[in-house]
Amino acid sequence: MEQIGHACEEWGAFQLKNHGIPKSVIEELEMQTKRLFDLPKEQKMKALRTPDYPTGYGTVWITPFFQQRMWQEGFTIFGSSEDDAKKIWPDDYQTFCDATKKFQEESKVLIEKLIHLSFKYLGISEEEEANWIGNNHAGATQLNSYPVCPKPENAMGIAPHTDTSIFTLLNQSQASGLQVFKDGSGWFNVPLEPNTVVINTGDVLHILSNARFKSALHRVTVNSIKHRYSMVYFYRPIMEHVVSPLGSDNPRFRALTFKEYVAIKDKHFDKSLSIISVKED
Ligand SMILES: O=C(O)CCC(=O)C(=O)O
Ligand SMILES: [Fe+2]
Repeated sequence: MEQIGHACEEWGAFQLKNHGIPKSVIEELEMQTKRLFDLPKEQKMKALRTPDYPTGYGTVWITPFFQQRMWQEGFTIFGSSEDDAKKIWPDDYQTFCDATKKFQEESKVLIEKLIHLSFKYLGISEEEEANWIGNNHAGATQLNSYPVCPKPENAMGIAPHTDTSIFTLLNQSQASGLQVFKDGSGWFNVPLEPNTVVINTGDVLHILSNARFKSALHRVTVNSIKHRYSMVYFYRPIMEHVVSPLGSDNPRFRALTFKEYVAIKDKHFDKSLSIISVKED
């Protein structure tokens, strides 16, 4: 608990071994992720994401905030992946759906343990904790592919951003590339370690902790040798849930629904947390 709390305060991110997610669950999703992105473009485009339809194949959601295209393709899942997987593999979608479902279930269990420990560290009651887990949570899964890049020094896999989640769980596959920013020190590579997941805190936990926990600023670099993949799970509250600093006499953020926060983030991106900050007298 202490180590997790300190990591969230200092970095907003940490690597976790002995995390309890079976190796087979991660390996199976890794295989399905490669199977998906190795398909011809026309086949992936059958599940193209649109502004009105937020799941499926497409570029990362932060794309509109940057002038340069990112060296990345992605696949977004809210809840079940079945509808989108059927568009791509009408007769053969089941193995993909099973892999995403198992990954979501295991990630949820692990993140709920982390919520328990981090809330305890912050002195938040178990009664309050119950409001953030189980049926009050919504999961989103993001699969990312970063093809080999001939000029990696000129490209960015995913530009710097913070996640909108409570916690994010991330697996790097084939190559490292994830970097986390530490105030006063700069960008740090997150090494590729076997049987290890990366956890980072997102904006929601930053708000709940009244800014005690960092929301890790992170980005992805690409390379000229290996095609990199990542599999990411975002643990988020349901849209109607009110987000505000928990148990603090001196809240640094105003209360708002998660839905409202998502809308602010879609419009104002990296200014979002300062927009909901309460001005000090
Ligand atoms: O590919 C990665 O390592 C990070 C992906 C990421 O930051 C995201 O999907 O939000
Ligand atoms: Fe991210």
